Amino acid sequence: MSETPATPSSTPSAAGGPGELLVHRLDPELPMPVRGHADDAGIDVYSAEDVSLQPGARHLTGTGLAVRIPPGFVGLMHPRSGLAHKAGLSMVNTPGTIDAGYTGELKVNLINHDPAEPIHIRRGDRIAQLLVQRVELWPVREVESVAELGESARGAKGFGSTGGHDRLG
Ligand SMILES: O=c1ccn([C@H]2C[C@H](O)[C@@H](COP(=O)(O)OP(=O)(O)OP(=O)(O)O)O2)c(=O)[nH]1
Ligand SMILES: [Mg+2]
Repeated sequence: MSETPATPSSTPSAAGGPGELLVHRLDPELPMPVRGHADDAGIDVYSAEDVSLQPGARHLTGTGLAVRIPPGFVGLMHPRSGLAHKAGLSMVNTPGTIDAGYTGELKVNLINHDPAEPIHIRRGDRIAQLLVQRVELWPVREVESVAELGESARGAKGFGSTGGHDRLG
């Protein structure tokens, strides 16, 4: 693995492009992923495996999908709110970052946040949703002092500086 910092570049032999998501089913017995409604942000993806998650357990789950995110875009794998609400299912790293050019299998690191009940996922269940968004690939430039970052109304204040949660400690 190279430790050289990456700089944005056009990807050699880039396939697809803005306006079209190329999808390959590594597991052709699963359906093509689709949006629940035409205007939905996320494309629902299926589990390629049966998975049982005990409370607190996690599992890197295959989707049987490979995609081509074009340069200047990112795939973001989000949990589904219905499963989160009903069962406590989420993802360890949410949203998962799918880099432009990553053509391996999309995986979802599922976690059971329910404190008591196991969750049983079946192959073919829709477990997460993939969004595609534009990203800025700005070069990174170091400055020598915080002052060079410029003034702002917030400045260094954070972590609850605007209040609203005193009752919670
Ligand atoms: O939920 C996820 C997150 C990532 N990936 C794949 C696509 C992504 O492009 C690659 C690397 O992800 P990330 O950059 O988040 O992980 P890393 O730990 O930094 O790995 P790397 O050193 O390969 O960048 O793993 C998934 O399939 N699902
Ligand atoms: Mg990475």
